Amino acid sequence: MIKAAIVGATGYAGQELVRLLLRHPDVELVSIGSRSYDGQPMKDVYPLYEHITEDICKNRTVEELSEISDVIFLALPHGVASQEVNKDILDKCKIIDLGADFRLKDLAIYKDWYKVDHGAQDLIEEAVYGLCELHRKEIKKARLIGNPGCYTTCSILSLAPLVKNHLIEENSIIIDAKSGVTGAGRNGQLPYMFCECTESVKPYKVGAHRHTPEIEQELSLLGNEEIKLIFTPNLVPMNRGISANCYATLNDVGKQYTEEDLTTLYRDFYKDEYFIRILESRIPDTKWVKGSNYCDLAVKVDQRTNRVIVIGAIDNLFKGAAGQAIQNMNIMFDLPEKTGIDLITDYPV
Ligand SMILES: NC(=O)C1=CN([C@@H]2O[C@H](COP(=O)(O)OP(=O)(O)OC[C@H]3O[C@@H](n4cnc5c(N)ncnc54)[C@H](OP(=O)(O)O)[C@@H]3O)[C@@H](O)[C@H]2O)C=CC1
Ligand SMILES: CC(=O)N[C@@H](CCC(=O)OP(=O)(O)O)C(=O)O
Repeated sequence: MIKAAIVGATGYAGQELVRLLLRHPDVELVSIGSRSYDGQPMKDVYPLYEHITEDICKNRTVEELSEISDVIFLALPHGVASQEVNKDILDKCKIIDLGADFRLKDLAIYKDWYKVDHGAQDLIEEAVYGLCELHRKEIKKARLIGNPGCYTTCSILSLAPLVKNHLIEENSIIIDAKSGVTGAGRNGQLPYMFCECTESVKPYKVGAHRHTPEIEQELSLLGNEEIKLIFTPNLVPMNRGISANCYATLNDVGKQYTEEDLTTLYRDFYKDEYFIRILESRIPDTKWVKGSNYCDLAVKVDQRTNRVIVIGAIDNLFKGAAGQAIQNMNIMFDLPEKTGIDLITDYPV
């Protein structure tokens, strides 16, 4: 059994990890980490664990956990993980960080967008960007994973086949994405309270969201050219889900592809990917990926404007956080990739 620990286990992403890891057939959950609920049973924090686990939340350091764990999941606010992880710890166990500290390869970009100092600069090169469908080979050998952001997972998977095949004008990408409110975490801030965010769709951090450089980094790597894009996030009054509408101008090569050709190209690109579903007769809808690790994608061509529109949908807490983190763990420990995360959505919910 793989001994797994979670730090930040009572936040939304951490709780999703607890829920999934308790049912993972190859995992023993050795620590449910929390500072604010230290000493309290997890079932008192989240009553869904009544009769499921008697485990008590404990405030343990990453250093302490590295002595008893094969893998530690960090579900902490950005800036915290890099203060906790070091080379000695990585000699003892693997780390999967759900936050942003180990995603960006350029320290200046990290500082610029996150406004904090990075506490483990010597680990940035070693860290692997854990987007499983694109970095599986490196993930297999990795000791430290920067698990991708929720908006970024959906956006990169939506655009990767076009960028890799050089079918669009590289600086024409516009992503308009929507997130459920759990994307903001369980921190009780005013804008995320029911009366503040219900009955409204709210664009925020327009032209300034920190997932922009993460998407640019990965698409630039994939296309082997520098890509700059526009990313606009929107808060929508639902619990879970990311929907990304991605627009780009087809270049001279791309223009020769019909919608059918592009759908076939997407099918080929993701042909071995269990968790990617390319849709033909409908448009992805967050409802059908909720509570699952699936990413649904559809490609449309607007011939009048010569633009391609790719629509993606994922569950922010599942494929966008905990599910993908476990997918990474499965790859790192040579387990079948879907172990413990092969769920389909509840319906109706
Ligand atoms: N929510 C989402 O959809 C997604 C989240 N992520 C990332 O995952 C991480 C966790 O997000 P999420 O679960 O939403 O956030 P939450 O705010 O819900 O949870 C974060 C948890 O971290 C702990 N924590 C807070 N501050 C500190 C600190 N200074 N030191 C140690 N522990 C701290 C808290 O628990 P306690 O105080 O009890 O220890 C808290 O419950 C973030 O980096 C987020 O960006 C990534 C993708 C999607
Ligand atoms: C709705 C909402 O507020 N979403 C969060 C997404 C944060 C998140 O998940 O952060 P990382 O993916 O970078 O870890 C935001 O826009 O800041």
